Order: sequence, then C-alpha cells, then structure tokens
Amino acid sequence: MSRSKVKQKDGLSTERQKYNGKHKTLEKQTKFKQRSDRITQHSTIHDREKALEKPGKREAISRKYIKSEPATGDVPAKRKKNIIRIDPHDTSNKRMDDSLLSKDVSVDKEVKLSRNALFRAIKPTPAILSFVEDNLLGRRRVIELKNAGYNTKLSAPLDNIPFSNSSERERIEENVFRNKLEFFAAAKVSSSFPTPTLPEIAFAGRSNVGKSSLLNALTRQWGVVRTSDKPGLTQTINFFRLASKLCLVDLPGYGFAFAKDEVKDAWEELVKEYVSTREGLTRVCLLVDTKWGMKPRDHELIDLMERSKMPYQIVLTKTDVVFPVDVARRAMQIEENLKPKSSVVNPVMMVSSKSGAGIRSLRTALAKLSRFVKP
Ligand SMILES: Nc1nc2c(ncn2[C@@H]2O[C@H](COP(=O)(O)OP(=O)(O)OP(=O)(O)O)[C@@H](O)[C@H]2O)c(=O)[nH]1
Ligand SMILES: [Mg+2]
Repeated sequence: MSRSKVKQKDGLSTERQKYNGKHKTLEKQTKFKQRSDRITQHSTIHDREKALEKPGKREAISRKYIKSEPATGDVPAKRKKNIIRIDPHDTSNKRMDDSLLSKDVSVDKEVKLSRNALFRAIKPTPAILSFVEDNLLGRRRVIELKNAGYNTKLSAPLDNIPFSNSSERERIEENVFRNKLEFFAAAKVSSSFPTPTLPEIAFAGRSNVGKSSLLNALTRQWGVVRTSDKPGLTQTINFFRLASKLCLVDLPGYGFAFAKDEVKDAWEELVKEYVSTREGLTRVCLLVDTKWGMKPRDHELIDLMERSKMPYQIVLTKTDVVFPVDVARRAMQIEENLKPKSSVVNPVMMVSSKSGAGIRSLRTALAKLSRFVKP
C-alpha cells in the first residue's frame, strides 16, 4: 500500500470518527431535551395540582399558567375599552356652586392684591426711613450688626450700641431694667390677680407675635420668660417684678393658637377684663408683627382700651424679617390708621428681640413710667 493511500484511509477513518462522535452528541442532546421536557411537564402538572390545594393562591397561579400555555387555536376575546365621552352641553354632573366658588376666590385674590398694592404704595417720609436706618431696624447682614457693636453670638443681644453714649438714658435704665426680673404670680381667673403694688406694664398681642421674647430682651435675661415657636404657649397672665420698680405682665396671645376654641375664648375674656379693669396698669404695649400688620382682633382690643381710656403703645416686632423700607411703611400705615384715636401713645416703636434693634429705645420709654425714676 502506497503512503498516499494509507494517508487517505487514515483521513477517512478520522472523518468517520468525527461524524460518529457528532452523531452521538446530537443523539445525547435530543435525549436530554426529551427528558427535561418530560420533567418540566411533570413538574408543571405537579405544581398545578399543588396550587389547586392552596385556595388563596389558586386563582393567581392558575392565571399564570393560563398565560404561559400556548394558545390552543381559539383567539382570546378583545377587551373592550371603557371610553367616557363627555357631553359639553350636559350640566347634570357639574357642581352647582362651581362658578360661585371660583368667583369667591378671584374676589379674595383681588382684595389681597389691592391691600398689598396699597401697602407698597405707601411712601415713607425721610424722617422715618432715617430712623429705621440709624437704629439698624429691618433685615440686616450679620457683618452690619457686628460693625455696629452687637454681640451676634448671643440669642438676645444686649443693646443697641448707637444710643449707648447718652448718659441720661443710661441712668434711667440702670435704675429700672438692670434689676433682676422675678416671676411672682400667675392668674387664670381675675379673682386671683395679685394686689397691685407697683406700676404695671402689660404686653398684649396676637399669639406668637413675640411678647414673651420682648420681655426677655428688655430685661436682658434670656430664658426667664418662656417662649416657643408654637402659638399659644403663654396660657395664663404672668406677673414679673423688676425689684421694687415695675411690674411687667406677660399676657396670653389671642387669635391663632394651638388650643381649643373655648380655651382661646376664655384667655381673650381674661385679657379683656384685665386690660379694662386692672388698677395700677399704667401702659399696655400692643405688639404687632411687622410683616402682617394689624388684624381685626387688634382693633377689638384697641376699641376696648379706648373705651376704658387705657394708654397703649404700638410696638412693631420681628423687624429683622422684613426690609427696612417695609418697616417704615408699616409704622406709617399704623400711625395713619390710629390718628383719630385718643389713648394711643405716639410714636410707634419698632423692635427686634432677635437682633436687639430698638430695644434700648423702648426700654428707656418704659423706664420713664416707673414711679421711682423721674426723667
Ligand atoms: N425673627 C424673630 N423672631 C422672633 C422675634 N421675637 C420672637 N421671635 C420668635 O417668635 C416665636 C414666638 O415668640 P414668643 O415670644 O413665644 O411669642 P408670644 O407672643 O409670647 O406667643 P404666645 O405666648 O403663644 O402668645 C419664637 O419662635 C421666637 O423665637 C424677633 O424679634 N425676630
Ligand atoms: Mg408668650
């Protein structure tokens, strides 16, 4: 046998071997597939039987199998789409008060806008504007406050430095407000008011306007009178004594507060009674939030004080949250509104218990009311 024939034979045998090998693997693969198909079929039937035993899952699983099973010829029925057609001329479903409501909202908006526009139209006089600037009232940057001598690290800065070189002011304040403020009585009903032995100055106003904070700032004793973010913290009439000079009275706020209506009404009645009948009450400081201005409840109290001839002083609070020009506008607006009133004490005072602006001026004005210190 020649070498080439041997090679050919060898080649043929290897090809056949290869073919046989391939054939065998194909056979193996088909067998394996058939067996796995049988297993899955078996397990499917087994699973389905199992699922049928569990009543809760029965429906869900059977739906799953129905989905996965090939369609057996019948075409699934098409689901009908629910189309809602709205007839533009049909008014049966329309709320009868729809048009009324929308009218109300628009009227409200108009009133609001016009009030806002009226406020913006107020042109503050140069005198008020320069007062606001000189006393660092209105929104300020920390750097400005630091440059003016405020200790911005304290929650209640001690003083408004620009006024500290007046010796008369210092003398008056030394005598009254450098004394330690002590809490001495709280009253929930008028019969338990303490006997009036000292001239009293009361702080009234809506809830959360900053009455308690102002008392702390005036006496430089942060924390003596409790304050809170939540309107309605002060719920009784609290009396504080400044040695034997003055009595400062923290009143519960009226208007919006986190309290039941009947409780709020009771506070309001108590405040009204105190303000109109209390002997020894020398001045009421009516606090008004600079941002929001006077509200109907403030006017109610003003009317009461006018009737009982009780002198009252308007104090704008939280001046640090609005622009200086708006502080000036608010002061002008209030002075203009209260022009016809006879018991109001002018001018309107402006303070910020947070930055300390205006505190010294108010302290001086109030110290003059003390029986022992004559200016
Ligand atoms: N930015 C700013 N916040 C202030 C100022 N004064 C008070 N606040 C904040 O206003 C909130 C209410 O202050 P309070 O002093 O408790 O107010 P109140 O009028 O005594 O409130 P009631 O006791 O609930 O009637 C607190 O979170 C104070 O920190 C202020 O001058 N500036
Ligand atoms: Mg309070």
